[in-house]
Amino acid sequence: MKIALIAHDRKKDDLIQFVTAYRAILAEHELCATGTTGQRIIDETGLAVFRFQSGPLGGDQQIGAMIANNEMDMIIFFRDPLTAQPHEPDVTALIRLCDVYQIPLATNMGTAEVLLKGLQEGFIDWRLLQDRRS
Ligand SMILES: O=C(CO)COP(=O)(O)O
Repeated sequence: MKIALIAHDRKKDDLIQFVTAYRAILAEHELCATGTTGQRIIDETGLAVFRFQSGPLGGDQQIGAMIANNEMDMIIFFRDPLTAQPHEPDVTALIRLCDVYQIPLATNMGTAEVLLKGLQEGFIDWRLLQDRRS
């Protein structure tokens, strides 16, 4: 499965903690991330992560394009609901595309835990039945 990991600045420590806790599950999958988030995951967990642009520079839109191309299976996006983001329209667009294409999306640690446990149990295997365009 292809999983995108994203966190706003004040949520990055939480994401690192989460990725560390679920490293064994995540290591079995293809990981990608927005730029700064991805670099921290690489540096602090040693996992292999493909890095897109930083979020404010278009990273959310690049991940959205992957969703539209049916090339992304799950999004874990620890949003900061208390801080205005300069690229708020990009954030909204990414979340919208998850709903358009029925892509499992976790925006906080509680939901992310359920998603990864479900992933491990095979609850998201239906994604493998979807036609891949590439
Ligand atoms: O802003 C982000 C998501 O909207 C995250 O981007 P960075 O991982 O580059 O900080």
